[in-house]
Amino acid sequence: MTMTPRIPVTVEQIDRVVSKFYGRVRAHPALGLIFAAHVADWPAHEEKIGRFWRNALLLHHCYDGNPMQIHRTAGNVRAQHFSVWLSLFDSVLDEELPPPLATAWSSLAHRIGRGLSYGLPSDDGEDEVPRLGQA
Ligand code: HEM
Repeated sequence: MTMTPRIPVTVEQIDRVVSKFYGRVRAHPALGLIFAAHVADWPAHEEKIGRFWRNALLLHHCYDGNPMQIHRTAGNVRAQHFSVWLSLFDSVLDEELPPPLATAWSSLAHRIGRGLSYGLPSDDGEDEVPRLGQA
């Protein structure tokens, strides 16, 4: 049974966005270093992220990882990295896709990013989760 896509991009468009985006990530002074500490096999990483987005956008059941857990245990992923990540991602979407698709995919990415960044540590040493009961 073929599911109606959530956002009607093609698999080729997803692959192009993923490949261009991680090219920018590798070249970025801050994000590049963070990823370099974890990712040695970039084709394998991009293949996995391609499946993550096919799952999210086209509802293909081809990814069952746990990005929340992966980011938490990475040790160097912080809440404030998400705005940088998302602005790089938005520029690639704008370059690669017609505006309605870029806008729709961008808002989904921002929604997912809000969820994933919640509870990650930030550079001031505080967790995003408020510590109740402390002065
Ligand atoms: C909306 C934003 C983001 C999405 C959708 C996303 C998604 C993902 C996914 C699906 C994975 C693969 C998890 C797995 O192995 O199954 C991953 C891995 C990773 N992400 Fe993100 N991510 C986002 C933001 C970020 C940010 C802001 C950083 C830090 C700069 C980051 C750093 C990493 C790293 C280093 C890995 C590789 C971990 C490893 O393989 O050991 N991600 N991400």
